[in-house]
Amino acid sequence: MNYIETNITDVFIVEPKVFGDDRGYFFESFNQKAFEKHVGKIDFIQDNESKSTKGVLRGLHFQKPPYTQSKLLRCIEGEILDVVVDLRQDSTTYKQSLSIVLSGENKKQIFVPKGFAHGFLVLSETATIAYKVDQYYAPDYDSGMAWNDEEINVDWGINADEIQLSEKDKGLKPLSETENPF
Ligand SMILES: Cc1cn([C@H]2C[C@H](O)[C@@H](COP(=O)(O)OP(=O)(O)O[C@H]3O[C@@H](C)C(=O)[C@@H](O)[C@H]3O)O2)c(=O)[nH]c1=O
Repeated sequence: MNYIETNITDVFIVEPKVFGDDRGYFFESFNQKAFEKHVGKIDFIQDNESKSTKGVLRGLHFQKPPYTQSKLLRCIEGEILDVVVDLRQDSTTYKQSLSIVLSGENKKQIFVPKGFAHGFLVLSETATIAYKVDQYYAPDYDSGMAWNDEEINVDWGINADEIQLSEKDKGLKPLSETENPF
């Protein structure tokens, strides 16, 4: 497993070692010892899976303290553009975003630390994603910011009229109008 640093501190791309043979393939999708060696101590306590159709954008989400979450996310089937935004106000990369294509083919994973807004856009007909989190879901502490915040200026590579949002996500505001607990 390769743990690749990114231009945003504490955000890692994980590339599993895939063993292919004539039956198919095998890979370790998570190994706590290797993870803690490269990234740091973690206690993932909930696993999530979601499936979405092309053009669905979920995000940009975060949970507020004391229920902030780190996430280790991968795309099992299909292809997504995954985006994280650094909300840590003391970070040198505050308000910077990072985008990466995750797919069932490339099997890459992204580690999203606490203090980030996170979202993704489905690029393929359908996409199934799976992620581990280190804090339980806390709906009262659920929050987020608008995917199309002009100040953050994420290039989603798609027109707004092709994007499908949840009612909740349609109501999200730009970061400047959002309480940032980080
Ligand atoms: C996230 C979550 C949702 N739910 C429920 C609440 C709701 O009825 C239904 C759908 O919830 P949402 O609309 O919030 O799901 P979704 O928009 O997929 O939310 C997720 O988006 C991605 C981008 C993230 O980063 C995640 O942390 C999470 O915020 O599932 C849980 O029971 N547990 C959970 O951990």
